[in-house]
This record gives sequence, C-alpha cells and structure tokens, in this order.
Amino acid sequence: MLDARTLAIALVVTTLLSALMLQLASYGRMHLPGGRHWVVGLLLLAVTWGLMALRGVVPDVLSVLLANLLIFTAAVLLYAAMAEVVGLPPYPANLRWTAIIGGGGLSLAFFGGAIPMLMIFIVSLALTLLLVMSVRMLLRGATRMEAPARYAMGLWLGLCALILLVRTIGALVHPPASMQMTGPLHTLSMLAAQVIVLGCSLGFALMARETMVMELAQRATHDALTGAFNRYAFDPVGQAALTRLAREPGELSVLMLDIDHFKQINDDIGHLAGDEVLCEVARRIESLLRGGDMLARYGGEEFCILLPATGPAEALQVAERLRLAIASELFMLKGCSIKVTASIGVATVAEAMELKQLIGLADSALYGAKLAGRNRSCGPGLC
Ligand SMILES: Nc1nc2c(ncn2[C@@H]2O[C@H](COP(=O)(O)OP(=O)(O)OP(=O)(O)O)[C@@H](O)[C@H]2O)c(=O)[nH]1
Repeated sequence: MLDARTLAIALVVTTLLSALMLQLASYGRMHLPGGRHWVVGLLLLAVTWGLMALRGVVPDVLSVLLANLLIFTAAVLLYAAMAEVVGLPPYPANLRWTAIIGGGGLSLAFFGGAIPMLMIFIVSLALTLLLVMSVRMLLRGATRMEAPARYAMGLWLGLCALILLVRTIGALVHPPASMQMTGPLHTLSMLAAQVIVLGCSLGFALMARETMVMELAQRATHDALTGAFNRYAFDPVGQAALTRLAREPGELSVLMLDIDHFKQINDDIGHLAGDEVLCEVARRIESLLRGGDMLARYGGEEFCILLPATGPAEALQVAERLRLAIASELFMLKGCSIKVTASIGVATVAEAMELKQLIGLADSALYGAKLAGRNRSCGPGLC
C-alpha cells in the first residue's frame, strides 16, 4: 500500500525530472521564455516535497513551516514564469502581497499554537488565490483558437484551484488532528500533487513553445522596425489576389509609396530619428487603410500597399489621402518639427498577371511622381 511519505519521495523525483526536462529544452541557443523562473520554482518544490517526506523525522519548523513557505515562493516563481511567457509583469503587487500575507499568517499560526486546521486552511487558501491569479492572467485575452496551449493551461490551473478550494473547505469541515503524513487524505493529496506537477510542467512547456512559434512567425512576416508586413508576407498574398482575378472579375490596385529626400532627413537629424520617421509614416498609413488592405515595407524608405477590389479612381483617392496624412502634419522628432513628404505611384489591373509586373507598373508611376516634383500621387497617364 502506498503511503503519503513514499509518494512525497516519488514527487521529489517527478519534480526534479520535470525541472531537468525544461532545463534541457532551454539548452543551447534556444531560450525558453520564462524557463529559468519555472526551473527554479520546480527545484524549490522538490525541496518542499523532500521536507514533507521527512515530517516527523526533522523538526516541524523545517518540515511544516519552511516547506510551506517554500511552496508560496515556488508558486510566485511559477506565476512569474508564465507571466514572462505571455509578456506581462512577473511580480504584480497583488501576487506579492498574497504570498507575503499567506506566509506571515502561516508563521503566526505555527508559532502561536500550530493548530493543524488553521495552518492547512491558511496554506490552501493562499495557494488557491495564487492559482486564481494565474488563471486570470492566462485566460484574459487568450482565445482557444489563437493560443490553445495557454488556454488549456488556464483551464488546467483552474481545475487545480478548484481542488485546492475543496481542500480549504475540507480543513474547516473535517479538521485534521495533526500535520503528520498519515491517513488517506495525505495520500490523496500527494497523488494529486503528482498529477498537478506533471500537468503544469507539460502545459508550461507547450505554452512556452506556442509563444516562441508565434514570435518566430511574427518575425518572419513583419518588418522589425515599423511592424508592417515584409515582402515575404506581402508577395504571396498579392500574387494570390492577382491569380483570383482570372476566376473572379474585379479590380486590384497597388500603391508604391516612397518618402521624399529621405537621405537628407537622415543626414540632417540622424539615422535613429530617420527610423522614427519610417515608423510614424507606417502608423499614419496603417490608420487610414481598410480591413482587407495590406501594408508592407518593401525597401529602405519604400512602402507597398495592396488594395483589393479597388479601381483606378478610388486607388488614386486613397493615395492622395495617404500623401496628405504624411505631408499635412509635421513630424515631431528630437524636440523639433520637420516636414516629411512622400511620392506615390498607383497601378490597377483587372486581369491576372505576375505580381512583379504590377509592382513594375506602380514603380514606373512612382518614378513619374518623383520626376514631376515629388509630394504627389501618379497613376497611369495621370500625374
Ligand atoms: N534611418 C533609416 N534610413 C534608411 C533605412 N533604410 C534605408 N535608409 C536610407 O534611405 C535613404 C534612401 O535614399 P535615396 O534612395 O537616395 O532616396 P531619397 O533620399 O529618399 O531621395 P528620393 O527618393 O529621390 O526622394 C538612404 O540614405 C538609406 O540609407 C532605415 O531602415 N532607416
């Protein structure tokens, strides 16, 4: 028959193996977000289970008080690891205060009479609250479709919080006679802890992997400076829209936008301020586009905009709107305001063709706009 002490020792092994697995997953050049916090949290938990296994052998101050204070610290570290994965502050004030008040309350209860019911109640309640905070953090803003691992981890921790809540109420309804590791309730707790540690570590690894994949996908498809799409993302979408014109009649327009005299801007106010100009231009363009439109940074100071279901007159209107949004409001940089203008080439097609051809047409129109004096939008035969 398995007793709670044997299970606590098994738990030490399980926890250490989980920590080792995550440490190996972060090995080399792959940095698992939150991995360090999680591994340290697990190591503290392993020490906790070890101390619990020694209950009755070592003084209670170690096997009861220290063990439970370590659990609070581990819970805070595990929260911080998950917060790092989802990009939120790792140690919010309510988390710290819950751990501190829980730890303080437990210490008072321990030195003020060590009533088992009170101590189990305080520990279970504080841990339930820490878990509820983790669940809120994970489920807030995460949908099942977009971040399934984060969502599943949120639900899993919710289940763990429920189990702990039952234990909290159980401590009040059936007060335990002692803190010793005996009896079916302790055995059950240790079994549940096995499943919780394994489930949480697996969930964390999947969640961290999910975040890494999303981050890599973002980097592969977006320009790091402006946040606009890059050519690798733009070209297939543009080509697919053009190919569709063979089956579905319609029109498609492309704008090529180039900032005027950008070299001069760089020379006058510096390369970093030039970067800010690029970001602000992208922001202004983005704010004026419709849902189906697509903005990409196509070269240094050149942007390409895909306008599906847009004819030549409407495309020229959009181009003018973008040009004015850039030229009419001064850019505030390094405490001084500068005027930035852009030239735009417009091209529209109504039949399938290679994207390169369409971009070539827009480029020729852009060249025309530059030749005609810059700060203008030009289409075929229209400048
Ligand atoms: N700050 C900054 N500058 C960039 C970046 N990429 C390209 N550039 C600069 O953009 C400038 C482009 O200069 P040109 O191609 O001569 O064009 P221009 O000065 O805008 O002149 P026109 O297009 O003819 O009006 C070069 O000086 C590049 O160094 C970038 O990411 N950041």
